[in-house]
Amino acid sequence: MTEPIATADLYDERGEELQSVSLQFQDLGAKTMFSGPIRTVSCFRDNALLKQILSTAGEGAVLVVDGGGSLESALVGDLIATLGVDNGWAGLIIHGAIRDRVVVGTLPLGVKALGSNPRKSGKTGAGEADVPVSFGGATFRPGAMVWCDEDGILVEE
Ligand SMILES: O=C([O-])CC(=O)C(=O)O
Repeated sequence: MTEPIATADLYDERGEELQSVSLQFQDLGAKTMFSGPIRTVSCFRDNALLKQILSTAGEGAVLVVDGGGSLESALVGDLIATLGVDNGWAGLIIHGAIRDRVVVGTLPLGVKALGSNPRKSGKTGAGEADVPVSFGGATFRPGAMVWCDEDGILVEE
């Protein structure tokens, strides 16, 4: 585990050595300051793969889900987010939408997402895991560190 540090303080220490995400995510979990090594999923309106990954031990990692920015359906709801809590994930960064935001807001998990939509996503398992994904001007590589708080998201190159 790394020491909790505010992203603004971390930026002051390390500056442009870190990538800073310009997209304005919402903080939808009860934990707003979270960090850890990156795991990734790339999927489009289908959440079976990310559900499968959150069912395995997270060991403090942050799952970065590139849903292509789609707000047409939710990639995570309270049940999937609870899997993340129960299996030791530090948090989720969803380039897409969630649902059940009232319950998700009570869970001890970092959850950054673009917004919410009550519509479910598909369950075919389409997508890729542990590949580099890019959005908001940053590239998230599996194994690199990410730091999140209310100010934003900093990512190791
Ligand atoms: O099953 C889904 O697609 C998402 C959901 O509602 C949950 O995680 O509770």
